[in-house]
Amino acid sequence: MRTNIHFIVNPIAGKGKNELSEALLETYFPKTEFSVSIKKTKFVQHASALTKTSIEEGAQIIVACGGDGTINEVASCLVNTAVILGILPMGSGNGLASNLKIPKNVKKALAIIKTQKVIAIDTGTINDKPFFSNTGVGFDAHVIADFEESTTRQLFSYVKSTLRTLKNYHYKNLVELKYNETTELISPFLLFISNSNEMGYKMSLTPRASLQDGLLDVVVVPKLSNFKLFLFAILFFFKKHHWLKEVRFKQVTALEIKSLDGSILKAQKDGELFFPKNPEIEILIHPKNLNVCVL
Ligand SMILES: Nc1ncnc2c1ncn2[C@@H]1O[C@H](COP(=O)(O)OP(=O)(O)OP(=O)(O)O)[C@@H](O)[C@H]1O
Repeated sequence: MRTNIHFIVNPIAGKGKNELSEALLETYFPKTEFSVSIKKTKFVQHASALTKTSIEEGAQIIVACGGDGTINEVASCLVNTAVILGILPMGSGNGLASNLKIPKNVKKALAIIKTQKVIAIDTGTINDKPFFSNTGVGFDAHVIADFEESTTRQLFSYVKSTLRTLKNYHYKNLVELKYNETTELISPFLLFISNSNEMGYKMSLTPRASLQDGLLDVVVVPKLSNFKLFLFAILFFFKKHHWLKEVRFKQVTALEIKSLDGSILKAQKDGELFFPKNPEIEILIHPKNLNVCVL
């Protein structure tokens, strides 16, 4: 029987104008062995709808062609199923692809899918909504909120959003954190929860995170003075932010975050803005419930 592979292409991810030609795919997936289908997304959440249809059509491998946002939409439909996720990195940051060592070169990434070597990876949820790379309710969420106003989706836009957010950031949310039988109160600058060891562009707040250890890596940074903030930014760039004593790392299977003034916290998941429906947030890890094609 032929292997049924569906490619879901986000044309606006990364530099935009992403295309995938049938002719190129046929050189990797000959019609005698593979049945191949290409679908293009037309709007936000379309990748999710297309994936659901592909599952009904009997796809065995569904390839997310885009960045972490596209992977999120596709993979959210594949957790706890036998359908395998493939990745063609076409995004800006491509954090998850980079952690999985899937190259940006389309031909090399297609060759990986062709080998059909599969591993099971952990996935996370924030109030029952899946994430695969990372989520957060601090500074990162505010950067993403600013970034979503940008007209381009490249590194420069992230840098501009980060600088603008740094200038205007207010520490207004006092939150209660519960993890590993500990409870603490904090007004966080950063509350970043990661499944992956990379955020994109080779940057990482959690270099020790693993996609297969059954744990989420949490970075907690409290309110910082402007000088410490500057220091944090420089150290982060050189992956030395752990040198600051204010930067704390935790490994958890579950984390509860409660906004004490009852407000809804601004969050990001896999680089997309997300508003939890209530002031309590529950973040969980789900060990090895997603199959992914890897090198
Ligand atoms: N045709 C479209 N028009 C507008 N938005 C789209 C379209 N197709 C998909 N999207 C949305 O584009 C967003 C960005 O996608 P994605 O995250 O894959 O790219 P990226 O942000 O450039 O990469 P990365 O997350 O790796 O930095 C997603 O929220 C997705 O829903």
